Amino acid sequence: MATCINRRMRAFKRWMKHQSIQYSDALDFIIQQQDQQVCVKALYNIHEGDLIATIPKHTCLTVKSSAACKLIEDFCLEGYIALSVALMYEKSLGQQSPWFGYLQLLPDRNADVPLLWSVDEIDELLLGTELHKTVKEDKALVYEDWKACIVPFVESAPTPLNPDDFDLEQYLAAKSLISSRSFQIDDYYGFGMVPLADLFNHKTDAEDVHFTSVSSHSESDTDSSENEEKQNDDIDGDFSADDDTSSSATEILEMIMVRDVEAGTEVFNTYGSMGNAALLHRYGFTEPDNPYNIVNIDLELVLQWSSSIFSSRHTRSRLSLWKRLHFSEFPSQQIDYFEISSDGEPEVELLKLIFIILLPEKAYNEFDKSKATLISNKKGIILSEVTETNKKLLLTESVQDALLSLADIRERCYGLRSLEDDVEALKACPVTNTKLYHSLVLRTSERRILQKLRAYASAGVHFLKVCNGSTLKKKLQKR
Ligand SMILES: C[S@@+](CC[C@H](N)C(=O)[O-])C[C@H]1O[C@@H](n2cnc3c(N)ncnc32)[C@H](O)[C@@H]1O
Repeated sequence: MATCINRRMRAFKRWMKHQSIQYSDALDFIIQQQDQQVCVKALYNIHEGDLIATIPKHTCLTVKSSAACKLIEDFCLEGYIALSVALMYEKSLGQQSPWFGYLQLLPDRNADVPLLWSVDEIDELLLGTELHKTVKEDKALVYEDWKACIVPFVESAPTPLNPDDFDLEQYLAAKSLISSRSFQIDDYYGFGMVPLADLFNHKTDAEDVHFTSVSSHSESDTDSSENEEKQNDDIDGDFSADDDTSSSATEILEMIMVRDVEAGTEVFNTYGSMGNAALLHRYGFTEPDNPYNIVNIDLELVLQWSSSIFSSRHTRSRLSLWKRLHFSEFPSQQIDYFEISSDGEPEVELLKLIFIILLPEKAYNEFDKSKATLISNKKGIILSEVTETNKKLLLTESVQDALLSLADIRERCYGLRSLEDDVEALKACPVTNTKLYHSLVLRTSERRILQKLRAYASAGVHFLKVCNGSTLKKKLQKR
């Protein structure tokens, strides 16, 4: 098996040479024995600013560059569906495809992407996580897209296509590869598969290399500030768009080091600033201690909690008051869930909703009668002036209790296993058991955020005591 992938890697290198894809001889493409995954390592020291690879844009597998371009455009396919068809088409050509040397190195599919998991695996491994509902919806949508777009495309193609090359399995496989290996290239090519660039693994906020899109005819015109802007555009792993949107054989993608890397260490790219749910969803892996993790509390859960204490009439009227206030500030922003950040901070809108639900009847009625956009209670809080920075003002004792209850309700979504059970299971799980391992990392990272939410709520009460006591007293004494 190892010999086979080594042979495929050699064929890929020959293909790159033939395509004028150039790379530094400091790069070593390592095939990991345990999972046959490729990673890129430095053979010797590489320095910040070094140009380590150039990739002509036409060598990227995109809708525009594929032989199926006209068919796809005539059939008005767009986005992911269009690129999936281009990929399935090129695969179906076998050795006749100009990308054969590239495609033969790729795995058939990325089986770690949850879209490819069975429904039982999704229900068991993702229960309660941010991905559970999303992935189930994805699965249904993919089937609908395939039936509504791919099947008629194959049936109506002027030159006969083999339906087996475009069946549901092939479509799912193509989708998993595109989701985990495609990049935005530019306005002309759109997004597509970028050979060589897609061999680099991801590291959050600690990448070693950046991609830049350049046109050789505009290179000398580009001043340093533009270059800086391009680099910034590239931080999220996308190739920056060129000014020139026409296709040109001289257009290339460059990979430039943004930090020194010592010989023997891996060279990382970044796919963007994403939490573990987004990483697992799109790429099929997670990272320990990812600072972009979040957990959401659905509006539905907040209403459930409210209805367990108050009448449904009370819940409905408070919800509509919160909505009125919210839409007066953000007319087009629909909220279906509230984000809890990685350090356990709830977004201000959640605190406002809880605060309004808990508002004593008198304060609520006064507000409603006046139809004003401001609201005050005996502490003199003006709701429309509460923002992310001063949101702790809303942490009354009852709001704190509500947050603790909501953390418990959200926690129950994970089923019977406790966080401690998950932590133990994770310790015992080998990384090579990828689905279980990454789902456990996701579960534990989300549940730790709920723990922090509880700590935040309790610290909020301390904050209020300080405000109402010593700090406030000091302020009054100063007057
Ligand atoms: C663009 S490819 C990177 C090259 C890939 N390792 C290969 O064998 O071709 C993206 C895939 O690599 C893997 N990957 C990338 N970064 C990773 C990381 N930090 N941890 C685990 N797997 C990673 C995931 O399977 C992901 O879907």
